[in-house]
Amino acid sequence: MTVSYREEGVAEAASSAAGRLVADGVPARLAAGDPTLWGADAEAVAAVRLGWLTLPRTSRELLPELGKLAERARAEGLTNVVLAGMGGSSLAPEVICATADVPLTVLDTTDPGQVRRALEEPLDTTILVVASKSGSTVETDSHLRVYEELFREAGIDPAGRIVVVTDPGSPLERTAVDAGYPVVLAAPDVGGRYSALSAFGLVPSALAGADVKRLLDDAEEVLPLLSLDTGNPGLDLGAALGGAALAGRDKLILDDRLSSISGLPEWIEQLVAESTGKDGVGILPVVGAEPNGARDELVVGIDSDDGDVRVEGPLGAQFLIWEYATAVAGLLLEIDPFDQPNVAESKASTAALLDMEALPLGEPVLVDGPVEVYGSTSAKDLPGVLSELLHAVPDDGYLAVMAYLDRLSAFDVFVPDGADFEQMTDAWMAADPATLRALLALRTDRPVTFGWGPRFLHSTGQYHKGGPQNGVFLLITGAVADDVPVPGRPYTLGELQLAQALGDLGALLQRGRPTVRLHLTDRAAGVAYLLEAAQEA
Ligand SMILES: O=P(O)(O)OC[C@H]1O[C@H](O)[C@H](O)[C@@H](O)[C@@H]1O
Repeated sequence: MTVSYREEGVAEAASSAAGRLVADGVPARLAAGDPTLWGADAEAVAAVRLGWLTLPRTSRELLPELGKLAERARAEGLTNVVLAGMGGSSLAPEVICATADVPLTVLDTTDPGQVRRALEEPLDTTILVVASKSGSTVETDSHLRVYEELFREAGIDPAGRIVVVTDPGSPLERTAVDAGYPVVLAAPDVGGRYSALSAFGLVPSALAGADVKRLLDDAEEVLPLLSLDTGNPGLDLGAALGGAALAGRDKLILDDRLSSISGLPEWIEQLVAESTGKDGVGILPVVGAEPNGARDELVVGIDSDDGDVRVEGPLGAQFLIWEYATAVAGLLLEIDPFDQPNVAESKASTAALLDMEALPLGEPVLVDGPVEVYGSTSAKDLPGVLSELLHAVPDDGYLAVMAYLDRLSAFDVFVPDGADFEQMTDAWMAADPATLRALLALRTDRPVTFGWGPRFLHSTGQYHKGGPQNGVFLLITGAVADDVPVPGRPYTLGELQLAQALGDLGALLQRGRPTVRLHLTDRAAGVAYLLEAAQEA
């Protein structure tokens, strides 16, 4: 595992930051699990959040149990592994399984269309992992309810098909024990986004067929380095992230194009954004962006020759090093890297909205083709709305696109027979809402981020509300053709998704940030129209 600096300014900022950390005895204190490092206000939380530092060793206890679970699933032909979990409870297994090239369906959405895709997979081979540290996350609770009913309706005993991962004493543990579901208890002294090497990362990955022991071996190899003052890759990366951010380079571009690890930037995005984005400061990861030489950008190359900083190593070690670096960057930024004070705001307003008789949708200020525009704008058409938003981004700010849509819908697009891979990719990109990020990025020199709702609420959502108040926000929602009821709840997934969008919108508007919501009255046509408008903006 190596971390190296490839740019002079970053090397200087990092070595001055590392010098301060070493003078304070940080590596030794962190290795010893000292909870006083982040100050008095953070001490109580840190005291119960440093377990990730020893997971490469302590998680080994889980291996026999995981082996049995995986063996049983294989023996029963349960090869369709579905994981219901948000944020820290699904982002790591997604990377682990994609990198190991084993199939895992991740449900971290309330989009009815996307959930239906999972529900249409053959039920007779399905095993569902329900993962939630708190045991009270509304999306995960909804997925559990939907699957329980589906299994029962098919005459399948859910107890043979559902595995629960949660903290000891959570409401989900109680539900699971009552229902007879196998429960794997997670280490309670590890926060959600630091839980990659805990039961949250390992259970679904082992069931899907990934080599989780190897992951722990790779992480354990770097463990002894983490107490060192020099040659400590966690300290070197943390000093670079924090030192650069203090010097104004607080937008983090992650270049993983040459890495054999698949999708690590999305996991890093949650870890860094949710850990550092608070008290008006923070580091904003910009996933999928090309470096453009902006003065506030720091480029980290993962297994790549490019970038201001280069981080090389296997996945297990990457998880541990990035967690350590984030905790250290938090120290330098003088924030508590283990809490997420603003995530609860959107949750509370969503809950309040769901209690209302009808969702307060308001009236569109403009309708352009299949796209309704809500919010304040003086533009006359959709390209005008987008261009107004781009112009509203401050010199040190960013534009965040948040799409409460089906992440897989682009694959529904018609691809003519005989199309080659390039033609297929072009067709998918032209139907993918995520293409909007790259199109808008061409029209501004400021960073443009893209998040799928509600997934991003458990990640960059904290940064949007708690970080520097220089964001401009574009929310996208869409009409629901075939909704999914949530058994035992008065709402459908579609209603929940819309309430989540409106709840977060309210939290952003309260801060006076420029925010517009686009509603696609026809999703496929709306996406195509929007992408065209972005090219004219
Ligand atoms: O694992 P859970 O308790 O269901 O939490 C899932 C996610 O929810 C919250 O939004 C937290 O901010 C995330 O850090 C966490 O990963």
